[in-house]
Amino acid sequence: MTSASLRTEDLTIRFGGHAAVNMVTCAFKAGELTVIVGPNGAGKTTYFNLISGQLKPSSGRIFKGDDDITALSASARAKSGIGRAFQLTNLFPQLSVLENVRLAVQAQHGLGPVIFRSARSFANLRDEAYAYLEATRLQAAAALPVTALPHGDQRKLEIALLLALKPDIFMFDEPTAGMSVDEAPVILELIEEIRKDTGKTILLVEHKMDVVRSLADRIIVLHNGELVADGMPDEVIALPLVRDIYLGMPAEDAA
Ligand SMILES: Nc1ncnc2c1ncn2[C@@H]1O[C@H](COP(=O)(O)OP(=O)(O)OP(=O)(O)O)[C@@H](O)[C@H]1O
Repeated sequence: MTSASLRTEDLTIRFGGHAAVNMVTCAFKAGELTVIVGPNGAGKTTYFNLISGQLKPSSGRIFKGDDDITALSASARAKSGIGRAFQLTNLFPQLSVLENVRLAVQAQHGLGPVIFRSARSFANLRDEAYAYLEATRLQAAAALPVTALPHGDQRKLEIALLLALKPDIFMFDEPTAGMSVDEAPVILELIEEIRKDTGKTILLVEHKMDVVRSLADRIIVLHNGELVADGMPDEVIALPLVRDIYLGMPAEDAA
């Protein structure tokens, strides 16, 4: 069997008596973009929190490649290459957008916040950081303090910081939520770019069916914490169960 880049085995978490994620066994391959869908409260975000290490499972295991990472902290998982959009609470609010990304690049290169650093290496770090701002179309905001960013730009910054981590597994939780119709395509194109790299694995939680259709190589469906469908987009979208689940969605999103 080819080794999956990420795998969960009987993954379960209970809050009180309620299993928010229930015995989810699923493997994700490099080069594949999997969209995770399901109605509100299905367990999608909780599944992400278990994979990225924000939550510890009640039972079950998580593997990255052949390594059991179930016991690793969230930061150890990030270092191992599991990248989830940074929480903006980790930022330095008084510093500019560019400086924040530069610090993330510096950390990724294994350089601490050292005061004395050659001008040349500093310029290299800044250039790399600026490239991530270009990729997310945030150049115009480079000099602004992060606290001054409107919501859409904050979401882009989360993704610029994720790029700085250079993960091999990318996790996006509704990356275009709250973005304007002008802003969302930039992020979707960027995800397309990442997907072209066959070494990368992408997991995407998404509600918008047009986005799901255009990006997914594969769709998995969570419902009441359980994995209820897994397959090619057309097959999964056609399943009566999935149509039932999505009946409550806005008309333009329904399959
Ligand atoms: N920390 C927690 N304590 C108690 N219950 C929780 C906790 N986190 C999640 N839950 C519950 O677990 C279930 C799954 O929630 P989750 O947020 O993962 O769903 P979701 O599929 O991401 O939904 P949405 O699409 O609305 O974001 C819900 O019933 C939720 O109330």
